[in-house]
Amino acid sequence: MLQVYNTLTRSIEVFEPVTPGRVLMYVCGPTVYDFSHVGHARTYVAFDVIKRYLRLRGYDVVHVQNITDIDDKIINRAREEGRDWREIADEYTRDYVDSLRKLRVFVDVHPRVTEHIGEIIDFIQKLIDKGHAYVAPSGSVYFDVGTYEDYGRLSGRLDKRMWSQEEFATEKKNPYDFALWKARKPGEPYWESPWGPGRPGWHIECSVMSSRYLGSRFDIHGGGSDLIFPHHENERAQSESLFGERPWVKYWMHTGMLQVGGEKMSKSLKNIVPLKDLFNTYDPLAVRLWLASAHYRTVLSFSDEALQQAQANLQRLRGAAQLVYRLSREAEPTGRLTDSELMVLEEMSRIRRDFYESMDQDFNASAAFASVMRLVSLIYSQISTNPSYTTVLKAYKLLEEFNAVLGVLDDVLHEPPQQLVPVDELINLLVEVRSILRGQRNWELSDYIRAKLGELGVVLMDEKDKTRWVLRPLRS
Ligand SMILES: Nc1ncnc2c1ncn2[C@@H]1O[C@H](COP(=O)(O)OP(=O)(O)OP(=O)(O)O)[C@@H](O)[C@H]1O
Ligand SMILES: [Zn+2]
Repeated sequence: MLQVYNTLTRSIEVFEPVTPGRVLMYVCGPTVYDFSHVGHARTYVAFDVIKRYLRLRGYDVVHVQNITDIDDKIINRAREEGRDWREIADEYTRDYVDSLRKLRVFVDVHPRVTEHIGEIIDFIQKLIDKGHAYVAPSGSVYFDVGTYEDYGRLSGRLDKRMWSQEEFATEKKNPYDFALWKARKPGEPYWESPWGPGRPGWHIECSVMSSRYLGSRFDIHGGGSDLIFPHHENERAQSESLFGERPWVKYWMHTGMLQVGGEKMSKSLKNIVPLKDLFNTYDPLAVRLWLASAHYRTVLSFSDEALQQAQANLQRLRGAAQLVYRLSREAEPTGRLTDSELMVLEEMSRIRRDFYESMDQDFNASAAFASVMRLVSLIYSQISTNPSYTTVLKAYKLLEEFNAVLGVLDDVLHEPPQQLVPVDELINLLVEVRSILRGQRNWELSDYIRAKLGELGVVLMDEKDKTRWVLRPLRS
């Protein structure tokens, strides 16, 4: 029985999605004004692990993770660098998507705020119509927190004095009301709206985009625990006020922060380790394994030791998987299993059961990983030293199951894909075309072919009347 910790109720609950067999999950993604960092990866990998485990358990999961591509911080960065805000957002969106791919986090929908402005305006208008929001003299629109009686429950801030918001405008009815729409300021990007030109506030986007892709009621809303207040509190107030359905979100799930030197790693605190730099030192799969083998709610400390340990674990795990893969292709069935084979099979069943029990207990990936490493030890100590068809196949099957969650063995456990075209012959053809070009004294194009092939690791050697080629290993 799968159980999850719900931030809203502060308790472990039995997991029962709104629609049996289907899990709809929304995770708050980045504001793209700087490079994606290890702190982000902590949250993205944690929810990827949760999603993968739910899929392993047979649920059909939809995972939406937004991109905030318009915000004060983006505008400020653009101003500082004298660049267009769109250019900043695009640059860091590419970095984010690239980092996710390297971490093997595959999100189903990546909605961007600027592509949902129409829906945001509609949502705000409906809140105004229902009396939950008001238009201020400047043309900004605010959510009237006093109209939502459950405000503060998610973050445990039941006292009004704990509700201060980042908007300090004097035109608000109450200091804790927050902006849904920000009236245009000179030099800032804007969109037309019924209340005049302006742009969306931060919180509204997630209510709007989650409902567009997941409907007005869904199962898991995730993000880092830094977002519980005010972001998620505000999202909840807006959505429940509009949809009138409670609960809007069935399970609120939050990751523990990744810290560096005892502080949250964050762009604002300027203590980030960008993933693109970290990947020069550590295999992205080692970074993934480090994060995927931690409980999602714990506070993690960034350190080289932790990553070196993950790198060592990765090597050991991949080594075991390679052994099992190779043995699985050679092992011959026998007519009788020995007692020790039966014991190894028993132990693997226990390991499998423990893995599922750990993950069922609020996705305890740390305990689950201990089971994975038990299997790895068993592979080195018993299965590979005394390979038998049945134990090897069972180990292979188990590694595949574990990898469905860990996601670091995809290439090791499977045949490399068949080449669709014969590469050698393609290279020969290019070399031949280049010889023809050289015969025509078209040095520019023939040098271009040589340079491009060189980038791919194909080195050409011109001899008197022919050109030979060799492969040079690509940069590791
Ligand atoms: N240090 C961290 N540990 C774990 N999760 C984090 C950390 N920093 C950000 N996140 C999470 O990553 C996602 C993207 O966050 P966001 O772009 O707001 O990052 P940020 O670095 O905190 O930015 P800022 O400093 O501008 O607030 C959110 O779900 C957020 O909760
Ligand atoms: Zn959000």
